[in-house]
Amino acid sequence: MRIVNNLSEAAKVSEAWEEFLKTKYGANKSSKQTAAFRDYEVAMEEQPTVAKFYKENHEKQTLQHVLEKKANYTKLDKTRMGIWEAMEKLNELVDESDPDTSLSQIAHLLQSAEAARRDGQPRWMILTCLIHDLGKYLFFLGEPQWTVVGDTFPVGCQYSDEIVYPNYFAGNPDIHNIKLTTKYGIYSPNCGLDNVHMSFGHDEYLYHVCKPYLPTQALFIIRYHSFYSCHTNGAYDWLMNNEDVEHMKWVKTFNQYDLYSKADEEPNVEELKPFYQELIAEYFPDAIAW
Ligand SMILES: O[C@H]1[C@H](O)[C@@H](O)[C@H](O)[C@@H](O)[C@H]1O
Ligand SMILES: [Fe+2]
Ligand SMILES: [Fe+2]
Repeated sequence: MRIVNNLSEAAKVSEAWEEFLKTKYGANKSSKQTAAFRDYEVAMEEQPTVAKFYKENHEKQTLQHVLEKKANYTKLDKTRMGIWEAMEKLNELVDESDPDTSLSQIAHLLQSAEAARRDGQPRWMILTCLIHDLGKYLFFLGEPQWTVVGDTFPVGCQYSDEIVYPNYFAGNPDIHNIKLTTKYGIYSPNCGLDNVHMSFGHDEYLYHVCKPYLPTQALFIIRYHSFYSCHTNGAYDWLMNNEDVEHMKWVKTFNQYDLYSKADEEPNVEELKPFYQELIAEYFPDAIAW
């Protein structure tokens, strides 16, 4: 992978990303519809559990925490199970960080996949939608929600105001370490997201679980789909290299299905099962390491 070091290159990467953000994604959604999702101000009033979740998340996701969790969960020595089995487990999980759905996670996965399928997306994208949140299995391995779900952000450098509820970072001990609070912190401009430690959760975990089986774009989507401050609000563009900028476009496409399908009808799991089991079998063996 090429790392962009010189500053004029860095500026170009930044411009390309800005340019891209300006292009209209989801033109088929009216602004009224899109504004109804991810409204964390309304959530503050009406769903206090969401803000409570982010307070704990922002206070506890230190660099040290991230390094420890990564060391443990990248070992993939916890269990062996199939993709559909993991989906069924998530039937019992409702995500506390999400103001837009109170359905179980298996319903959310099928809604996302069905939205991509209706849109005529390639099979790898439909599959990515189907499995993207399976890293929430961490919850069943005993991890609390604050290090499983929610938006992710880089640790080890200045927090962006584009992250939801940025004020809660005031309670994170990392802010007292000068090395971790400058704009670039422990990173260098355009070092590439692969060299960045993101707050630990379902994205990073599932990325490692799926690494042997999926194409690059699918893995990138899985790993950064919760990095909203970057893919939706344009923050942290200085961390990306040219490749990341290109790949982020896939995340934007994916995001339409992940986010807006939450308003769709609840899917019929049994009816959809044969189609998706066949799709899963195209990429995954019966059981994989978690
Ligand atoms: O609350 C949601 C949920 O936890 C999603 O799985 C995650 O990808 C989003 O970033 C977050 O906003
Ligand atoms: Fe997610
Ligand atoms: Fe999701």
